[in-house]
Amino acid sequence: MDKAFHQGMKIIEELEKSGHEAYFVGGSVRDTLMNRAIGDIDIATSATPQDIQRIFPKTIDVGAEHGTIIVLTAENESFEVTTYRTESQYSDNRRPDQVTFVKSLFEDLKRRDFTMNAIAMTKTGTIVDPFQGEKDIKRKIIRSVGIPRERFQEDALRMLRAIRFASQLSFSLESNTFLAIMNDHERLHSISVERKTAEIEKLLAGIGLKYCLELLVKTKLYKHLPELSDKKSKLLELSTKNLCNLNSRSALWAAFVHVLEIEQIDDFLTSWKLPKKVIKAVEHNIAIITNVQKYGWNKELIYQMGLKQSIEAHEVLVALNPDTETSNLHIENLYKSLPIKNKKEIVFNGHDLIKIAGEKRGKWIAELYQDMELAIIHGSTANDRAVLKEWVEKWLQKYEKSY
Ligand SMILES: Nc1ccn([C@@H]2O[C@H](COP(=O)(O)OP(=O)(O)OP(=O)(O)O)[C@@H](O)[C@H]2O)c(=O)n1
Repeated sequence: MDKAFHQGMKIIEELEKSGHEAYFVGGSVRDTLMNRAIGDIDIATSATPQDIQRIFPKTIDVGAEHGTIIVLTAENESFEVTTYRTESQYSDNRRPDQVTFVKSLFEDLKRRDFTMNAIAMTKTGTIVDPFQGEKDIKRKIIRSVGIPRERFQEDALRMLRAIRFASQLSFSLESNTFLAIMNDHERLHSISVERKTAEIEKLLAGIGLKYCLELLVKTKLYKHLPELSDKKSKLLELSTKNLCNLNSRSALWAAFVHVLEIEQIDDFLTSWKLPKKVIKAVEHNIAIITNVQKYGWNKELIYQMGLKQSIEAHEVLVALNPDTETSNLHIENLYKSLPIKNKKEIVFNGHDLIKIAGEKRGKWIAELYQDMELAIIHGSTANDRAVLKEWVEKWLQKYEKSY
C-alpha cells in the first residue's frame, strides 16, 4: 500500500475507535487498483462533520454543510474526510450545493459518477465494490453507476469527466453511458467555465486524446465549450497530435490554440477564464513558434524570449510536429553559446557612449545600443571594451550624417 495510505489508515483507525465506519474512497482507490500514482486521498465516514471535528485535534472546516472536513495529521498532511452523503447540483468546482447525509456506505457509493470511482477500501486494503468497478477497470470501461441519465442530471460536468477519464486512462465509454451523454449534451451548457477548463486540461494531456476528441464531437459536448462550437474540424485535427508530454498549462494551451488557428489568443483564453499569467506565456509561445516557422531557431530569438520560454515553445513545436528536423535541437546549448544573456552583461555602458558622443547625443543612442547588442549576440563584435569602442566609432562615422 502507498505510503500516504498509512497516514490515512491512522485517521480511519481513530474514526473506528469512536464507533464510526470509515473507508478510503474515490480516485485514490481507483488509481491503486490500476497501479497508477495516487493523488489526493479521500475518506468517507458515517461520522458527522461535528464528530470529525471533535475526534481530531487539527481540522479545517472547508464545507461542513457539505459534509467535508479536512483532517491534518501530526506531520501536517491533509486528508478530506466526508460524511456519507447523496448530492445534487454543483455550482463550483468541488462541492455540491445540496447534500443529504445518508446512513450507509452503499448509499454513498451509489451517488458517485462511475463504477471505477465507486469502490471503497478498508484500512487493511479489503475492497468493497458493489457496482463491479474493478471488473470495469479490468475491461477498461467507463460506466455510470446505475442509470447514467440520473447521474448526469445530478451533475452535468460528469459527462465531460467521463471523456476526460477516457483520455487519461485510455478507456472506452460503455454504450449506455455514451448514449446518455449524446442525449443530454445540452446540460453541459449550465456548468461553470472554470470546471470545464479543468477537465479539458486533463483531457488534452491524456494518452487517449484521439478517441476522446471523436467522443467530444460525436456527443456534441464540444458545442458547449467556450468558443469551440464552430471549430469541429480543427478540433479533430488535434487528434494527430501527442500532447501528453507537455507538462505546463501554457504549453498545453499553446498547442491547443495553434492547432485551432486562434487569432485573438487573449480573447479566446479569457473566455476559458485562464489566469493572465498563463495567457501571456501562451502568447509568448505562439510568438516563438511563428518566428521559428518563418526563420528557424536562432540565437537572437532565444536571447529575446529567454531560456525557459524558448524550451517550452520548443516542446510545443515537437509535440505538434514530432518529425521536425529540429526536434533533437538542444535549446539549452544554443542558449549557453550566447555571448551575453542580457543587456546588463554588455561591458560598454550608456556613460561610455555619451563620453564618445559628446555634443551629438540624442535618441539615436538607444538605436546604437540595440545594434551593439545584436552585433554581440551574432558574434560580429566581441563584448570587450576596446573592441566595442572601435565598433561604436565606426557606427558613428557610418550614421553621423543622418543625425
Ligand atoms: N462530479 C463528481 C465529482 C466527483 N465524484 C466522486 O468524488 C470522487 C473524488 O472526486 P475528484 O477528486 O474530483 O476526482 P478523482 O476521481 O479523485 O479523480 P482526479 O483526482 O483525477 O480528478 C470521485 O472519485 C467520485 O467518486 C462524483 O461522483 N461526481
